[in-house]
Amino acid sequence: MSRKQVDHDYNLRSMSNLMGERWKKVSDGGERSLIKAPSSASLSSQGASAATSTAGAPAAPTTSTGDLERAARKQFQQDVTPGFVYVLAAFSALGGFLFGYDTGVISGAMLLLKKELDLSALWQELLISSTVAAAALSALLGGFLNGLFGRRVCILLASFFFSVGGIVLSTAPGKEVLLAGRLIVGVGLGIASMTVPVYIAEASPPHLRGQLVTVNTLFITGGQFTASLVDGAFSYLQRDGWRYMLGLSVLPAVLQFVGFLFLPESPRWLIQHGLTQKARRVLSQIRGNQNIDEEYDSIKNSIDEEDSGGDGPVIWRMLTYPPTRRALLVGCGLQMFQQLSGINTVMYYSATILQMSGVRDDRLAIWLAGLTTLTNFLFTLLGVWLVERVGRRKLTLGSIIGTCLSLSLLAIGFLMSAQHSPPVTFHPLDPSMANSTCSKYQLCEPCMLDPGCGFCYRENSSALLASSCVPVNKASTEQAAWGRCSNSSLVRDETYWAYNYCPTSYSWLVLLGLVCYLAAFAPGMGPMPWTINSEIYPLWARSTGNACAAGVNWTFNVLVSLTFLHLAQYFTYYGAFFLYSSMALLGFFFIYGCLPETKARRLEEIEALFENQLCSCGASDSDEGRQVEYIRVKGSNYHLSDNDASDVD
Ligand SMILES: O[C@H]1[C@H](O)[C@@H](O)[C@H](O)[C@@H](O)[C@H]1O
Repeated sequence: MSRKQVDHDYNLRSMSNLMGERWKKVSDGGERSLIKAPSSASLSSQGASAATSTAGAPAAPTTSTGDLERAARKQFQQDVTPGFVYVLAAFSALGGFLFGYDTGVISGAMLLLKKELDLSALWQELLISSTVAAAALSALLGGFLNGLFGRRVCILLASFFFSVGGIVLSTAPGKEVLLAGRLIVGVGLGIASMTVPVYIAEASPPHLRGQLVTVNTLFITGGQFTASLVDGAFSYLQRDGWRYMLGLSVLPAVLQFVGFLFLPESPRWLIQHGLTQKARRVLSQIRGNQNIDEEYDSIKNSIDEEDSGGDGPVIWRMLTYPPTRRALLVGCGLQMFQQLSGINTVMYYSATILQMSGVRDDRLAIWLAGLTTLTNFLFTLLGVWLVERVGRRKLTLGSIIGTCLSLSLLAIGFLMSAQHSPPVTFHPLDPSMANSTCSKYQLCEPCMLDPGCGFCYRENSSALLASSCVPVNKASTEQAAWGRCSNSSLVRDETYWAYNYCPTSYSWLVLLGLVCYLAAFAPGMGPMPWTINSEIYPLWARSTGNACAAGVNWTFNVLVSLTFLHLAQYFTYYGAFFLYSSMALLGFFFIYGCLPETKARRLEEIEALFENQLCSCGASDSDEGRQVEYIRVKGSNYHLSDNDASDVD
């Protein structure tokens, strides 16, 4: 045993004598922990009962001397986190980065692609949504692959798909190959999105788990931000700029692939598959000088219990066993409400929203759209900071209330703009004499909502002159089919073409709504569905549970983003945003009633939180201040024998 370990034992031993604490040994499970409540205040009232319900065994009563307790906790936390866990989390989260990059980069690439390859609207839609649809299917398949081959192989597989997809995209001779590349990337996305959070959660120590899994979403939003910068930079390269945009994803993909050749498999998966020696080696690698026996035993015990749990496909067993059925409902519900809150509509249409606020230059709008992704990224960082401080439940609840209110603000902004919509004052004659519906509109609002029309106007010191509603050019929505706002027109000075938006003086309200929305959504509703899903299922159901939840996320992602324009057409923009806001309100009630707090619990304990009837979690709020810490008694490692009880006094 090393000198450091001996000192560490000695310190804890003398502290325990001083504090009058008792070591606890659970004889059958071999658990060697000191279970105690975190603060002296909570100790007197809650400590004993908290420890009882969390560990499933009665805890020793503890008296506390604050300083010693703090010192013990500090030492415990320093010891508990070897740098290797961070390296492992960072390499895994590259999967999140690619998720964000590949979904984000396409909007900028599309601006160039549609001109260079002369893409029809159908092909544009195909190239955008094929990836998300492929991700939805492969996320579901990923559950099966995860159980069979392990998390590490699945992450390797995902980075392989990302690399091949990136190469195919950047070298594509035409739109058909582009579609194939987007499908390949989608397969990688689905597998990565369900595997990475599980892998990080299984490798992290409980007190850091929330933070490290949330880092994955930070990488997603970081990927989206990087994509918008790359889009901005390469938009100056009119020929082949899209090849660089789409191809650059190969770099992080290859980095992740090479990194994962050297990173270990999740110890939980190894134990589940009987590879116990290997699992012990990995556990000792990721726990540094901690005693891994306790963790090993508790994983092993929960697997043994689960093995006697029945036959049939995992999804069937999940649905017929009430705690996992409830966990699955909560996990999928969270992912559904994340997407129904309209995040991807806001991300996708931020350029339009910016145009409404008066930004007319396309390139400037692309750069400013980067500000949206930056805001999303920065506020996700706030989430990483908050998750272990306020807990998952409070963070998600606070976030969804803010999301609901700011969606209403956005909707009010759109409503005000619609109510003060500029009138059509000029009716030019269609040179082809075709009977277009555009000439019937008297206001900009209905004209803008008709996908076949756009608003052409002149602006003179903030007053609108000679405004007309004319058909859009079928080949490019950036100009009118004919007249002053068409490409062939010579008079474009101070004459503007607004497609999909109306000039308005209420744009500040919309912008304010947008910023508030991202500030509220990004710390909680963005990352928490992923984080919570990675921890609420028992090991036997974890891959399948995460696969279903990720599948639900991608399915609602494609549903919401594909229906937005139709929704706006039938219900107007403000109608669409009021609808998202009411979805967020529904989500609030769902989360309030059904989501228990999982902070600081060990993965093996979380199943017990779903034993009560679904949607009775609001009642367990009183548990939230409680925190149970496990202090390892000795810094021994896997090379000690399994039944080495000598390290417990
Ligand atoms: O958690 C992420 C994140 O919030 C992203 O910004 C969003 O684009 C994804 O759809 C979502 O799953």
